[in-house]
Amino acid sequence: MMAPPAATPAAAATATASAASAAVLDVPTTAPPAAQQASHDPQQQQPSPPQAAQPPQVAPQVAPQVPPPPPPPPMQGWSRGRRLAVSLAMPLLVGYCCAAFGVAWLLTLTVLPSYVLAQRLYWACPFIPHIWARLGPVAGTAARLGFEASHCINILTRLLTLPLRPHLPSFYILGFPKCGTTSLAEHLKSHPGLSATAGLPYHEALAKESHFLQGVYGRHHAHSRALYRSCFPTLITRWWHEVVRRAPAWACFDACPVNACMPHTAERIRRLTPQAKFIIMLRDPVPGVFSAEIMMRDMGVPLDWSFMDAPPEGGAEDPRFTQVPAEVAALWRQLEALGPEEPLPPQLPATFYTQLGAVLQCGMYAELLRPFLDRFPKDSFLFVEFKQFTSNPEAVVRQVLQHVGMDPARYSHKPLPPAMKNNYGARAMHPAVKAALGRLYAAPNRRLAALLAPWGQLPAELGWQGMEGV
Ligand SMILES: Nc1ncnc2c1ncn2[C@@H]1O[C@H](COP(=O)(O)OS(=O)(=O)O)[C@@H](OP(=O)(O)O)[C@H]1O
Repeated sequence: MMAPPAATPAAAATATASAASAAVLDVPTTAPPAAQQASHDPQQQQPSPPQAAQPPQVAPQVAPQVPPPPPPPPMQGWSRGRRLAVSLAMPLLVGYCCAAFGVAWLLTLTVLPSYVLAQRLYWACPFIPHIWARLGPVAGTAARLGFEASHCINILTRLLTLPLRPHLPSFYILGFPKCGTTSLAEHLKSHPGLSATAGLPYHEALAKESHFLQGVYGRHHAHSRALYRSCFPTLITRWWHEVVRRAPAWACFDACPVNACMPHTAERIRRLTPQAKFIIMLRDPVPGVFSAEIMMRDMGVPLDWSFMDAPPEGGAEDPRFTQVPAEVAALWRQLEALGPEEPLPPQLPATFYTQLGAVLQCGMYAELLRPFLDRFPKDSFLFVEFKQFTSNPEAVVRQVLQHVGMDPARYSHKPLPPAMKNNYGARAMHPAVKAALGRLYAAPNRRLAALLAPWGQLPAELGWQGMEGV
């Protein structure tokens, strides 16, 4: 355990950090620029419904596997003077972080903060306790206690070092779940100018996904700019990348794909980061929802039905495959109407993470994307199709880097370990269920093709139900 250093250097470090934060804050806090405001004009967004009614042959001009990259937007790094100032302050900043880490340890030993923070985490991510249950009473309890303690140290350290964390994300891997977002984030993290969230390093998901807008800091705080800043790396990380690794600029990103699925996130992201860019990964929803079921089952989430089971007599008419359940649809309407600073509905995560009906809702891409497309300029978005990504990940990563203003020349591609892929074993979707879900998604897929036609970024042969020839 580290002893906290004397108060004077820590206070000096705080003051230095605050000054440095104010000086280097790249995060836009002002109103969006004129072009962006123009894009918020509802009149400009009106073409969408008529497009949705058009047949999907609106985008035959789209063909290349990887579309030509747009010109990179400028990504500014620290000036020479700021690099020098932060470098000189580095011993104080590191000392301050060590002190904060020590204090976080001591507070965690009192157990109460650990308990409170764990309750919030389990509320926002209710699938995690199922993992302990699967491990059995002894290993499960040990894993739980270790996880809760380290979660508490992690969150308290983040909060105690808030003055060193002036950054908000420059871009989001916004969605969708099970579309390759973790692989893309892993590739991007290897670029010397990029970091994801400052999460628990041993927990793959939370080191990439903030889950902030899903209430990981509590359902009443899922909009706070200061708390969101705490999810991202410190000035020390930026200094490491820009000065030690000699990246010309540095940026961080949030790769929480659940954001795309929940309608309240669009307005909150606009308020927090109005100039953000977005990477939106898309996959045929039928294999996508099955991938989600496998993940839930492998974590031990109890599900009351399965895409693997034969549907009962007259399966094609089974309401589970023809519509999103009423409870889930009602929750989505509630999220759509939620004010940008209102607390999240109490039933949100439990409904979202434990029901296959909610998984089905996440495949309704067109409806889920509309709040984002309505709020951000057209050139904010880059769409990546799953097969396009998995067949040539290096080309897609370079295209993403270009889109977010990072130098692709500084990226060196390394294939990821096979462990990034689900192990299905003998498990497969029942053919009748697969056919029923294909029918469920055919019309939403056509709406997606029409909605995204102006971007011209979907490849020619998707092979999704309803998107033939798009
Ligand atoms: N390179 C590559 N090649 C082939 N398949 C790949 C690759 N990278 C990710 N994947 C597949 O993407 C699925 C996981 O997507 P996500 O990381 O977005 O999932 S999550 O929402 O973050 O849990 C998961 O799909 P399934 O295997 O169908 O479950 C991964 O196998």
